Amino acid sequence: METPHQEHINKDDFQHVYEPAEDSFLLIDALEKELNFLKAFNPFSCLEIGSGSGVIITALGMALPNSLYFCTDVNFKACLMSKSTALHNRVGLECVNMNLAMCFQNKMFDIVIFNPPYVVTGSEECMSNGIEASWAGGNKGREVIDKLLDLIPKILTDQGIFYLLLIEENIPEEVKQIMLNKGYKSKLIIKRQVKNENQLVLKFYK
Ligand SMILES: C[S@@+](CC[C@H](N)C(=O)[O-])C[C@H]1O[C@@H](n2cnc3c(N)ncnc32)[C@H](O)[C@@H]1O
Repeated sequence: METPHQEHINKDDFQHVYEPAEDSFLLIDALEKELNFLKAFNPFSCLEIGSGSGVIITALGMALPNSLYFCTDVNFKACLMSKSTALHNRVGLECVNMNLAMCFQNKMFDIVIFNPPYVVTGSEECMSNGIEASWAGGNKGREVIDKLLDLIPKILTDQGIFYLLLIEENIPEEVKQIMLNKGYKSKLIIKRQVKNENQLVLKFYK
């Protein structure tokens, strides 16, 4: 999958918005591995939660040009950057400054993607809507993740797929069990060690 151009972004803007890193590229690599499946699936609508710079949803939009693209972020500056990354790469994207996907209902999305704030921190740290929201995940690094897990059945179509990046500290087995209880199977798509972090991308589907 092609990496979106980002020359339009001023380096200083990454003081306020998450700069694409190994986790962002692992998710892009996971989608690349899934590309033949995704082309055959031909999703009508795709949503990235917490899009940051917009590099992931834009890469998907470049690879699958016939779908509709949406993203959300609690950080308003991230919304502006996501929109601009998509625009500069000729991808149509609607970005909403929103907590997770709280305002979406009615099983609207065939694909949902989340590279969450996954670092284990104190709970009080994950209340921000600034740059700290990029990493602060609270208890087990799961406080934001678990809220989204509860929303998935409300926003994902019945044939839809949810791709989620986790690290070992998030206890992926627990996440799989939570989703199994909601009726979703899971599959490991890709795993990589980055410094002292074991990152993985799981796919959830009915
Ligand atoms: C690890 S960064 C990932 C950014 C981008 N997707 C990437 O992979 O480069 C997590 C992103 O989630 C956003 N975020 C954190 N909590 C959120 C929430 N409750 N709702 C929406 N976005 C959130 C952050 O602002 C940040 O942009």
